[in-house]
Amino acid sequence: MVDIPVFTPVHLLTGFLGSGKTTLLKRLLADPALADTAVLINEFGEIGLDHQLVERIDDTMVLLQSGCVCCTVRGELAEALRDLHSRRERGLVPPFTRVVIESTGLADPFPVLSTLKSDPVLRHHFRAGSVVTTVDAVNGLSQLDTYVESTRQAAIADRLVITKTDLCQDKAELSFLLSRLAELNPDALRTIAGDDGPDAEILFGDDTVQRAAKLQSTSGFYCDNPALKVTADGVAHHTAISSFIVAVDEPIDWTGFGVWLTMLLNRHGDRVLRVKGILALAGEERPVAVHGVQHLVHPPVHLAGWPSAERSSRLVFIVDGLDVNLLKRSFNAFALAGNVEARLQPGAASRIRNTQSS
Ligand SMILES: Nc1nc2c(ncn2[C@@H]2O[C@H](COP(=O)(O)OP(=O)(O)OP(=O)(O)O)[C@@H](O)[C@H]2O)c(=O)[nH]1
Repeated sequence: MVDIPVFTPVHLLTGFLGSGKTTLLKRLLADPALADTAVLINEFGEIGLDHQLVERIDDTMVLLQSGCVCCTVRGELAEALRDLHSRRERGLVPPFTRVVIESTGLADPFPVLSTLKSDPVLRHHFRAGSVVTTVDAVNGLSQLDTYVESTRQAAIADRLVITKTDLCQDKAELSFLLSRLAELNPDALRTIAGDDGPDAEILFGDDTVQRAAKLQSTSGFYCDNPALKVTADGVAHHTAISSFIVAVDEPIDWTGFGVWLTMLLNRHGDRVLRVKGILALAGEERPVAVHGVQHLVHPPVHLAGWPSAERSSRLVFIVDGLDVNLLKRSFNAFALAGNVEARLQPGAASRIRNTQSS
């Protein structure tokens, strides 16, 4: 029999684009300690890949698809939580005892947390849990220097999880990143992501366990940075960030594609904040997920199956000030070589940019 808390904690998993939120979430959800967890994933709807990678699709897994959780989907977030609560009351979903929201990599955590407090229904049933922020050891320093979203995500964290340390050649840079995070948010627990950690209980568990961890750590947990909270309801997206989708109907040649993506990120990685997508490859039944983060191309992953009836390749690009036409020309050069035709559409992040003043 599960004891449902009077106020169900809502934990926020945030972190800049491609910093490893979904990877961490997938690992944590495999831990029996998090069995009673409802999960809300906010991502750019046109691709809808993260929930596939987490590999848990059930009634307590909800996708928020129409934009970014901190601005355009705040209403959708509140509604999803109210709906989960009501279905739990009626016994229509498993009796979850905590909620984890995975935000988009551009989300400002403050508005998400304030939604819980300001909504007249939610505030009687939910409370803010911990904010866990992933920070990429390879790209984290430059992201903190360049993007206010990244700084805000790190500054509000109760726990900072440093990812991709296995890829970080420069140990001096890693220790510089750790000191930078300690300056920015001295109260947060800082841990390294890996196969063995951090522990699910430490990140999203019972508060008493978290307090015990706080005592053991050299630093505390609860970030309270008033300078950052002043703008709690403002959404501070970097103005030049936009996104678009590349869609290709014909199967893609992997070798040509790999060369193109590697060359693109080598040359323009500073401005390609994230590329993520699902590819239909020539000669492959199963789709392949591809991930790039700035100059870094991650190894492709075969997925178990297609997320929907649509079998075309779709890639979302989130770019900072990169001319879309440049990318289009470059992709078309590749597409011609591979005898495929690419279509470009504006993506969700352009909508984020347009709503920042609303
Ligand atoms: N080597 C290595 N790769 C990692 C690690 N964490 C994540 N990755 C890879 O980084 C890429 C992006 O990871 P995701 O978990 O999708 O990142 P995300 O933060 O959810 O991305 P967005 O939702 O697009 O912002 C994937 O290819 C992961 O396999 C890590 O600790 N080490």
